[in-house]
Amino acid sequence: MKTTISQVGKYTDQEVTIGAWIANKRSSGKIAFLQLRDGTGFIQGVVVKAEVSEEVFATAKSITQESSLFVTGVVRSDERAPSGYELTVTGIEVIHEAVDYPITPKEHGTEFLMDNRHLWLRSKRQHAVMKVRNELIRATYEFFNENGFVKVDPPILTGSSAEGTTNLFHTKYFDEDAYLSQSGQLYMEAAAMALGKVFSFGPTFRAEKSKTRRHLIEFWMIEPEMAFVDHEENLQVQEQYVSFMVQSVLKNCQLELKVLGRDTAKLEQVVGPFPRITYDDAIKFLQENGHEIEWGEDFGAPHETAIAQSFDKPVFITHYPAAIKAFYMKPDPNRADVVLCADMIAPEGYGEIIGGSQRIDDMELLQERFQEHNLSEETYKWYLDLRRYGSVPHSGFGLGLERTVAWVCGLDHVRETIPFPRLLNRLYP
Ligand SMILES: NC(=O)C[C@H]([NH3+])C(=O)NS(=O)(=O)OC[C@H]1O[C@@H](n2cnc3c(N)ncnc32)[C@H](O)[C@@H]1O
Ligand SMILES: [Mg+2]
Repeated sequence: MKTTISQVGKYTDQEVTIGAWIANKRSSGKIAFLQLRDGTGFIQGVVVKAEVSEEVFATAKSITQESSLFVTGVVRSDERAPSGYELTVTGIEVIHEAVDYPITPKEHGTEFLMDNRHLWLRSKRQHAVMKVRNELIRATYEFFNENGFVKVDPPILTGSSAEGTTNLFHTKYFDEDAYLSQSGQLYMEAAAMALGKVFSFGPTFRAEKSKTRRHLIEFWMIEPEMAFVDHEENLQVQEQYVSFMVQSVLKNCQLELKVLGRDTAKLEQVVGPFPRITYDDAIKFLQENGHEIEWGEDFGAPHETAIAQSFDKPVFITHYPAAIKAFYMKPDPNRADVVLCADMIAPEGYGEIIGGSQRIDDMELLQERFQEHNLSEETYKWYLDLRRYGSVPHSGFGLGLERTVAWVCGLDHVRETIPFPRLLNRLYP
């Protein structure tokens, strides 16, 4: 019976054949232990010299790390095994011998691992991270489909910028100048006027010369947009979504969280509602706790970490000064110098995972903003049309997938959260 490691539980005490690679192995004169992986999971294959042919035992002793093989054996229940099963090997057919596989089972430096990211992905730890990433994506689609949102795909090649013109990736579109998308938001606003509640999920690009553990050059963002939804309702959708994702990972990725050594008690706290603190109160809190910061300044990572330390779940920081936020954000009707926005700050020092706001829905005010931000009305004529023809209050947000993966997995750096990270000075592999 041919099967996969994730399915062996269906064949307890039966002989199966699995296509696999050797992740690691150890042996003595009488027994060999093969750590097998096949992409769906990991299982130990036990080769007992007295129970197999000389050829099979000789192969088990000599086979090298990351060689590929078909392994046949009897599935045994074993509560000591992480997967709950072990394989008593009866046959081995080598497919391809891997000679001098570079990532040997010892500590390796970060740059070495990054240069070998195409192989490092095979490790148990990276496998666990990619499975959690997958679950966050799966839960995203479940949450938004269950809540009446329509998936809409904004363009990657675009002629406009949503998040300022200082970190655009320029490219040519035949004879025209174009940019790689920083955010699909503006297009999602157009989609929301057509479909009510929409969400996107795709790559976005920021030519930021930031070499930090939170910044990627190419990262994936989920960008919901909702017509007839105001600032507070926007926050409620965000906390429901993030809570749903985290609880889905707790439900479906216990094995992976164990591999990562993640303290799941901290994730169990992540249920709505989330606390809210205004920018004003956050500034007061920071000043009272020794931080040199003045009203009007943006928060850096240390500030976000200090604020989040007062909470055991994500916290919204709301109502930032208009002057340090994007042109499209709607001013607070009661205070023109702050806007109806919020950043969601993850606990445990993981920082901002969501940026969102209610959008300006007034034509004249948006035109004023274009003037203030030196944005060409011609380029954004289509965006202004959304305020010209049946404008409505609307809100949305962008969740950074990789920063969310880092937080949920408890990882120090976003480089482990994406299959092939694009960082400052890293375009290989
Ligand atoms: N539809 C919207 O309202 C989204 C809005 N236009 C937007 O792009 N907001 S954001 O710039 O805060 O980015 C949103 C999130 O995108 C993530 N982000 C933002 N920049 C990065 C970089 N460089 N690397 C990794 N992740 C990043 C981070 O979690 C931010 O909170
Ligand atoms: Mg932001």
